[in-house]
Order: sequence, then C-alpha cells, then structure tokens
Amino acid sequence: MTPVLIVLNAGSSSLKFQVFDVLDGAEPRLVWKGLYEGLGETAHFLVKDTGGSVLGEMTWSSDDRFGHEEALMHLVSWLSQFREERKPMAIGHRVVHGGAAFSSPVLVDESVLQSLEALVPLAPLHQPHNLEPIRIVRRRLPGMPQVACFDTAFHQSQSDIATMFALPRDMRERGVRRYGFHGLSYDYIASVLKHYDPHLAKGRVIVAHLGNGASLCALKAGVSVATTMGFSALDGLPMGTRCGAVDAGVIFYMLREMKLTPEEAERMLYTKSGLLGVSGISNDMRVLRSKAASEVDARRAIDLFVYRILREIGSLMAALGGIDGLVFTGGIGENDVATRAEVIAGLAWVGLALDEAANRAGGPRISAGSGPTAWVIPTNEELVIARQTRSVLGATQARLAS
Ligand SMILES: Nc1ncnc2c1ncn2[C@@H]1O[C@H](COP(=O)(O)OP(=O)(O)O)[C@@H](O)[C@H]1O
Ligand SMILES: CC(=O)OP(=O)(O)O
Ligand SMILES: [Mg+2]
Repeated sequence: MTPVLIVLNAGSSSLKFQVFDVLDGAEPRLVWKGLYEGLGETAHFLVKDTGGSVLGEMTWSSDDRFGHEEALMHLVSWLSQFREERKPMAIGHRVVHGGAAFSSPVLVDESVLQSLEALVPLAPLHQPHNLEPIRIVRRRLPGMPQVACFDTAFHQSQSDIATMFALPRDMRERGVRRYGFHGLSYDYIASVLKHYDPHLAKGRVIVAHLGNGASLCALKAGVSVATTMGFSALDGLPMGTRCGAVDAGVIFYMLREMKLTPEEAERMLYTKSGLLGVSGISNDMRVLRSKAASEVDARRAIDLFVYRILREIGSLMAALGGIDGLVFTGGIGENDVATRAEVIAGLAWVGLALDEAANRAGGPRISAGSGPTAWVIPTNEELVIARQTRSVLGATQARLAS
C-alpha cells in the first residue's frame, strides 16, 4: 500500500485538493487533483487523474447545505474506496500568514492553531478559510497529522531593512513589518530555475506571480531579497479586487470624511478595488481583454495594472542591482499573452526584447536577443506543500525515533 499526502488549499467558497504518492526518497508524485466549488451554494465536486480523466463528479443543491466540513468529509469518504492501494498519512495545508513566529512549515497542534488564528486580521481574505479545514480535521480525524505551509516563510531570508516600515520602533516589536506572500509559488519557481537556465538559478531574477492575487519577488541566487506585498496581502500591485499600494492618507479620508466603518473601508480595499474597481466590469483579465477595445474603463484597468508592474519591477531591480531574468507565473502570467507582451515592451530600456512567436506559444523562453531573458513557468504551490509536509513528517518521525 502506498502512503499518500493530501494537500489542501481552501478558499472562501472552494476547496482545492491534490493527492500525492510519497515513495522513499523520490519527489512527491501527483495522482489525483480536484476541487469543490460553490460551497454553501450549489456545490460541485470534480476530481481527475494526471491524464485528465474524470474519476468523480457530483453536484449538490443549495438545500443540501454542503459547505467546507461536508466537502472534507466527502473527500475522506471518496478516498476510502482506494484504501487497499493508498493510505492517507498526513494533510498539508496552504496557510497564507505565518506571522513572525513561523519561518518554516510546522506540524499543527492546538497552540500552533491559536497562534495562526491570531493572524486572521492580517489576512482576512485567506486565513480564516485556510484554518477552517485544519479545525475540522482535528475534530473529525483527531489522529491525522497536519502540516501548515506558509506563504510568508520563503521571504524570511530578506534583510531587516527590506522588511521594515519607517514607523516607530515599538511597532516592529508588535510584528508590524513587511512579511511578503506567494512564497510557496516563489519557492517552486526558485527550485526549478536551474532546469530552464543554470545562469538564472545563480542570478538576479524577478518573478511576477500574477493571478487574482498578484505580487513580484526579487530572487538573488534563488533567495528572496525583496517583494511587493507587505504586512498583509493588500500591498504592492493592483490585483483582481485588491487595491495594492495606496497612500495611507486615503484610509484616514475614508474613515474621517466619508465616515466609513473600518469594516467598510477594509471591504472596499480588499474586494471592490483593483481590476474590478477601476474597470467597474470584472476582476477577471479574460473578461477585461475581451472588452479592452470597446470599453475605455477595461483598457484603463489593464493599463494601470501593467504600469504598476513596470514601476515595481524598477524598484525590485534597484534592490537586486540589475536583472538577469524575468519569470511570469500565476493565472494571468501563465495565460495572458498580451499582459506579458505589454510588460516586456515597457522593459526595452533594460534590454529585454520579446520573441512574439514564443510568447504566443506560451514559452518557456519568450525573449529574444542577448539581454536579460524572460520566461513563462507554470507555478506549483501544491507540490511545494507536499514536499514541505513530507519533510516535516520525516523530521518529526526522526525526533520520535531518537
Ligand atoms: N486564459 C487566461 N487569460 C487571461 N487571464 C487568465 C486566463 N486564465 C486565468 N486568468 C486570470 O487568472 C486569474 C486567476 O489566477 P490564479 O493564479 O488561478 O488565481 P488565485 O489568486 O485565485 O490563485 C483570473 O482571475 C484571471 O484574471
Ligand atoms: C496571498 C494571496 O494573495 O493569495 P492569492 O493570490 O491566492 O489570493
Ligand atoms: Mg493563488
């Protein structure tokens, strides 16, 4: 019987999962990949094998009240049909915020869980949903080892200066500092750079993780030296519905002059801004691209997104002392040919030149000429979670055995 790891990435209305075989010494190997979406409403379950064949599919109506807990229990029961072949040995979770206390993945117990719950205000869009399945599993499958893998941990390599705000010193002692996010994605990209170009793995690389959440990371020899997100996943680039960096004075204006409550202000910045807020149309780049020729506000939202990416790339280049390579990843970075072309066009001054045919074909290398190179590399946060979960379990077992 093969031991398997279950990797969970829980969103507000979805639960994505992947199941990995873990054989001694080898890289975790994906076997099944699926998701529950529309949780709490009309829920839908779909699971496929690595060849893309559908292994299971189901829909529940809103009368069924099928939420996160039901989805997790359904997954456990779905997996049990394979119990002769595969035995779940642990669950690895994406947890967006690890705060100052967690600089590496950790086996979850009650005190870890309480520390992670204290970080909910720093990542209100993500953290509650990341922690909910951990609580459910602790209640329903009490013996199951669970490992929390953090979006923040990869950035712990940054210098003190790179993580500071120019606020009074005691604010830092309270944990008010830049943490950075999308670290599971950057960890994956850093781990595969050598397969694309050994020079890049040792060089100065900017990774653009452009999805519904978006950030950039400056890698020096594969290590994070700076990133655009900060204390929360709100800072830096404009995103699908998040504003990215705004002057803090805007928030005082919202509270004092517009008389918004802190909750209303937070909702505006997290869920009504970014591509959605500027366009008034959609947070989805596919929709904006389809309307960009006819609707001026769709075009403006895209132009602002690209302009802010270019400005932030300039800032990260300063932190790196130059640039050898630029990597696009995430839903927009991997799929949107036009965004990649527009960003590279804005970087002609650093010697980047687009290979149009390669860009249309999706890469991997999409630059021409002898200057810095540009790449499209699909990310794989789940594989990093599987790697980290296995390594935490291995270390725990070794500790218990000694
Ligand atoms: N074919 C595509 N062309 C352009 N943009 C796309 C395409 N597919 C997905 N996207 C964009 O990617 C976003 C989702 O990115 P993803 O990285 O999956 O998001 P999340 O942050 O939820 O993990 C969508 O909102 C959309 O803007
Ligand atoms: C941290 C973050 O923004 O995550 P996502 O892109 O999944 O929303
Ligand atoms: Mg994501």
